[in-house]
Amino acid sequence: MNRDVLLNDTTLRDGEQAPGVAFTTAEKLELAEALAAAGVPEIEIGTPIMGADEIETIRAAVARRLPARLLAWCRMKARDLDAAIESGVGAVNLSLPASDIQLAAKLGLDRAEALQVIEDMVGRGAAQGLFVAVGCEDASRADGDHLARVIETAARAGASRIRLADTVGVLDPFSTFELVAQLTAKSEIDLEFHAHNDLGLAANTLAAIRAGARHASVTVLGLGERAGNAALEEVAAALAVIDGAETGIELSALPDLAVRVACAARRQISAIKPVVGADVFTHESGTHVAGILKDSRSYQGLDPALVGRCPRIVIGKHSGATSITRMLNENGRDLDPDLAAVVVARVRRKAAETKSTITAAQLVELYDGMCSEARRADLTDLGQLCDAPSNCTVVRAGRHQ
Ligand SMILES: CC(=O)SCCNC(=O)CCNC(=O)[C@H](O)C(C)(C)COP(=O)(O)OP(=O)(O)OC[C@H]1O[C@@H](n2cnc3c(N)ncnc32)[C@H](O)[C@@H]1OP(=O)(O)O
Ligand SMILES: O=C(O)CCC(=O)C(=O)O
Repeated sequence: MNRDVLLNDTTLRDGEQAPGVAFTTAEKLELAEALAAAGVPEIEIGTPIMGADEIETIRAAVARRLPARLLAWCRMKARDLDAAIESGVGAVNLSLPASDIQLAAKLGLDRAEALQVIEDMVGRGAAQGLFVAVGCEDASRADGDHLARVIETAARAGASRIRLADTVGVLDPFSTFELVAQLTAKSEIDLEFHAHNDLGLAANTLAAIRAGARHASVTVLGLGERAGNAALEEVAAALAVIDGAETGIELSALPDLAVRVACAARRQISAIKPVVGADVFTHESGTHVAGILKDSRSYQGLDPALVGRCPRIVIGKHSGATSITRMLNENGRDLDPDLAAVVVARVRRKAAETKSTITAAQLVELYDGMCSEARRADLTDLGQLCDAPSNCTVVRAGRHQ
């Protein structure tokens, strides 16, 4: 398949670095299979230097011969590379900080020494026949000229790709575009962008792609360090809907993938999580429902069917006559349009009192109750019911006062 953008899913590496998340081998294998089945072309499968268990898990994943490239994450250290080789992967991401802050704090290296490490370690990996990507940790806070030299050095030493990481999530869409556009113009090899969501801006990933990055790191549900990463489901859907870009991802597989990852990570999926959250295709507001019943596009920018979801209409505090009449009709009740306003008012009050939506059964009960109330009070129609609190008797506002 010809893909415009290649997504590298790192749920099993950066995703697992989220606090307290620990996938079992069985879960990692199941998730790797599900990711590959969903069309994810690359999976960052783990960090071999973590030890024998991780190496065994990676070996087991490699043995599955999934239709996806498996990469191992390594620091730029010979022993990390050796562990990756032991795990059997054919591709590694060799990572070294790019910013002066991290180079000094973590490694005590200056820029020239860092370039030497890159030359040595990339050369070593390439000589082993590995596909080598270079991870520039903290690229977003690095000096631009140094980054350009890193790319040049890595490419010369045999790297096939450079990952630009916004490790602490401080870029915005404009600075992302500028950084990636400048480096794309100078780079002979592909660039990948790796976002973090500390300021809620992991969607910078789209700016990076517009600026020329052909690869992007993502994780299911955005699971990852701190506030997480760019979410696979959001990036894949946005690329399809906004850019019409081909990623090879089967969008309808994303909700199931999200549930699997949430279960294995012991995390909840927020109801408002784009694409996969329980409520993101649910409509309550009267004007919205009246619009989408005529044309679903009026309030749906993302067609739920595209991602294997169904739209849902619920009744609540913001409902209008259209949706209430419709739900009553679906339940065998014929509401006179002239009486809708008073039913709407009662529904609104009940939803406000209960701070929740109102089920079809509750709506029918409420409506039937209003009808009986009207009959008991000998009203000719519901329109004569008062618009007072539900414990107020009809008599107070009715003609039998
Ligand atoms: C931004 C990111 O998410 S990058 C991904 C990082 N991933 C992780 O840290 C998760 C897995 N990590 C681990 O299991 C462990 O930290 C290990 C196995 C990598 C290392 O464990 P330890 O040997 O106990 O070292 P520790 O974690 O205390 O410190 C990290 C070491 O890595 C070194 N290091 C960090 N990044 C790099 C790098 N890119 N290249 C080379 N060395 C590095 C540090 O300088 C430090 O070295 P030191 O032990 O000589 O001081
Ligand atoms: O260097 C890399 O491969 C990126 C590591 C990472 O996860 C990050 O910097 O956020």
